[in-house]
Amino acid sequence: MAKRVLVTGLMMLADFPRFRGLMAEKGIEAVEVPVKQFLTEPDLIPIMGEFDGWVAGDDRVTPAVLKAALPRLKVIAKWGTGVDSFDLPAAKAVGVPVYNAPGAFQHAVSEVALGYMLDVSRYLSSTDRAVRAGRWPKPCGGGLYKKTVGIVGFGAIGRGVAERAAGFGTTILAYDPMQPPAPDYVTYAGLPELLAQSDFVVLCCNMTQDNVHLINAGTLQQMKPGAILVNVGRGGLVDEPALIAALQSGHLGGAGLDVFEAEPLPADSPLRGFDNVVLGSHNANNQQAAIEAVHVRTLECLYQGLGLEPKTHTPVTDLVKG
Ligand SMILES: NC(=O)c1ccc[n+]([C@@H]2O[C@H](COP(=O)([O-])OP(=O)(O)OC[C@H]3O[C@@H](n4cnc5c(N)ncnc54)[C@H](O)[C@@H]3O)[C@@H](O)[C@H]2O)c1
Ligand SMILES: O=C(O)[C@H](O)COP(=O)(O)O
Repeated sequence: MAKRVLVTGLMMLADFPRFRGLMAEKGIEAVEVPVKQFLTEPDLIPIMGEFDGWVAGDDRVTPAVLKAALPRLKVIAKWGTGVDSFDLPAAKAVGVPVYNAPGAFQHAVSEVALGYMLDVSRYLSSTDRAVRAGRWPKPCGGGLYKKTVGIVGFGAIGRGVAERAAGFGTTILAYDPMQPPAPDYVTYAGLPELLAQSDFVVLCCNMTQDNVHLINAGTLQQMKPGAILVNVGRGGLVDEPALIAALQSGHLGGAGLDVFEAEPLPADSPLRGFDNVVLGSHNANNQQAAIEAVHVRTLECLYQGLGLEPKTHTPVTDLVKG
């Protein structure tokens, strides 16, 4: 009997006929669902029992969804890096391995982080808007040279930001409880010290239960007056009302945000109203080479989880303690 695989990962759905064809060559029937930002229990529970595998996006993988998927589901291949919307201990407990693509967006996302730093600190987008509107402004920006960059989360993306920022003549601080190996030009610091000294604070960490609203009214107050906040990690790292207040008061010099607490960013979000905020659409990962590599990796993980290829990748559920 052909194996059936549910595909909800948005990037794979965007090119679905191609992936349906590739999976068919492996004897897999790939099934798409109507495109939605992410799926929740009411979408998933009624259908989950019919699949051997799942190429998932940022869907809410809860114990109830996993229960509905058993006994048939053998593997979840998350398209991408972040698995914060998955209950990994629950998946491990029921024996469904979850694979992801760790570090796959190092270059793609760190390029965009530097883009936000340059844009906000040199008024590129706001000048573009002004010139299009018939004005000819001459804002004087701080730029990057001789500035201090504080990187919060020194994993793959954090390291990519450091490598690039170093080329702009910056001093680089990093905060990461795991303290991964770092180049000589990076100095680890505590979070308060990093916030107090940095002209740019760049959030590159994964989202966990412990770092929800890591950047809040209190930690924003610890940032240097005029500093710029960049978030390419996850929206939930930042308390948005507190960020909005810090922008309104002028305490922050600006922000570059690829990710938000609610995505797509609500039409009435006050963040849309600041000239010194550059907004993205959770698209920092969307760079051709990275996307193609993640397509390949995701299919490899899917095939390995279905027993169609020898195992070479380690499921992220294997890293869950207990
Ligand atoms: N904007 C995008 O398009 C995009 C694309 C890819 C990944 N991401 C997000 O970026 C995250 C990081 O990706 P990565 O490949 O660098 O992952 P990674 O696992 O290599 O690095 C994450 C690092 O963050 C650290 N960390 C966790 N909690 C922290 C905290 N409270 N303070 C400081 N550091 C903390 C971890 O110890 C780890 O070293 C992903 O988990 C994902 O959520 C966003
Ligand atoms: O975590 C990731 O890999 C990136 O944020 C983009 O992918 P996602 O939005 O599918 O998680």
